[in-house]
Amino acid sequence: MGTISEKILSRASGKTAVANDFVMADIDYAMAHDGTSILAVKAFREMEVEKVWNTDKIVIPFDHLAPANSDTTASLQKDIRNWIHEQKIRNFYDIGNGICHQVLPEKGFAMPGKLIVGADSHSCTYGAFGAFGTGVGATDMAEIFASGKLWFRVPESIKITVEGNMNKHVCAKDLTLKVVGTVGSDGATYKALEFYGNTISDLSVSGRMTLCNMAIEMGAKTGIVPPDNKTLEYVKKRAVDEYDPVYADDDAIYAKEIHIDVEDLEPQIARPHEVDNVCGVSEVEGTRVDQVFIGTCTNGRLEDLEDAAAILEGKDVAVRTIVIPASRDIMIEATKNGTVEKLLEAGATFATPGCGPCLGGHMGVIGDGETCISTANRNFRGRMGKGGCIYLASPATAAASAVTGTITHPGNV
Ligand SMILES: CC(C)[C@H](C(=O)O)[C@@H](O)C(=O)O
Ligand code: SF4
Repeated sequence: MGTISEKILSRASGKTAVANDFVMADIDYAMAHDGTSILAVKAFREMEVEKVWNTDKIVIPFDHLAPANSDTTASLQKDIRNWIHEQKIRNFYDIGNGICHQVLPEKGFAMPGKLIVGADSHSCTYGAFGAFGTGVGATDMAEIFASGKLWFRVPESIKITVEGNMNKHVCAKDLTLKVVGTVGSDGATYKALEFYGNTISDLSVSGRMTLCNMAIEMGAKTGIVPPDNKTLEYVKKRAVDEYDPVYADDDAIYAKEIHIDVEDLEPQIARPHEVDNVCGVSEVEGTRVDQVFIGTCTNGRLEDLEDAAAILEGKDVAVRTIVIPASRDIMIEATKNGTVEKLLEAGATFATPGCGPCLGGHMGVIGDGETCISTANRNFRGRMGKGGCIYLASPATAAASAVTGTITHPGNV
């Protein structure tokens, strides 16, 4: 008897582990990006360990301030590049490759049954592939760099079942916001979420990534979709390693079970300044926006850009609209299939694949008193620029709002 998390952490620690046990686990893959590797490498150096534990299992994408936004950032990045080179770390993805949480799955590191730890809170995204993906702080990451191990308290799990067929213009992001609004931003603290139900099975791999990406916005340690044929189809072409899918036992014990029906759901939106301040788009329709941002590890994938292009094709944006594909591979696909052209012709501005203005670093930070509708995962006060307001929505709602300059239901343009 076991949940997916109990079974993955049992395998990784070599003993039968149940919720609330403390285990020392072997990490399958460890990720740090340009933002957090600086502190992780500093802590690693202070430990006076000569070599990292494994040069193949550490993955470092540069995505947060990439390309560098200042000479200070450039110097810090130079130091990390040198360290990566000295340590002979094989999996380094420099600027332009894309956001860590997109790059790891694309390059085959996110596999069912694996324990993947990232020095970034949205590392829960890998749960879309049936992995236990979770975020840790930079000093914990230094410990992993040195030993390949980390201790965990095995989380209790919450089973979330989502059922119903979604209406036209309603997508994975709307479902995700509905889940976050229902569970609440502290409703799953240190719990692992397991997602079931026909709506989850119907979601594409990309949609499942959107959902698992926001597990941390409910305080969860991770969010996992049991692997199925869609997962295996995605993973088998890319996997860098052998893997063994893990499923919960029928008698697995859950701390809670939650049912959500999305049959008549309308497009959802999270109002400033809390992720769980969720309502239907119709409640805030007409609110003026200064900027539209389509991208991030939540919604910068090919189908997200295609959803936006389907709305914007043949129209002109009424406000500045920034589009940032989550990875280079996505940008290539979106260029080949005409999506980039449609968005450019509508007046969108493209930037280098990466995090962009998501956390207020560069390439689209908003001004005091400005409002942005964004496809990201966080709308905390000041996240995209001091004093700004952020609404979180789907790519279709963001694109429809770009057409009118006000928050708009995608069915109304
Ligand atoms: C910079 C990094 C530590 C941070 C995170 O961990 O989530 C960022 O990616 C974010 O989304 O706020
Ligand atoms: S896109 Fe945003 S949420 Fe995702 S890793 Fe980058 S800063 Fe964090």
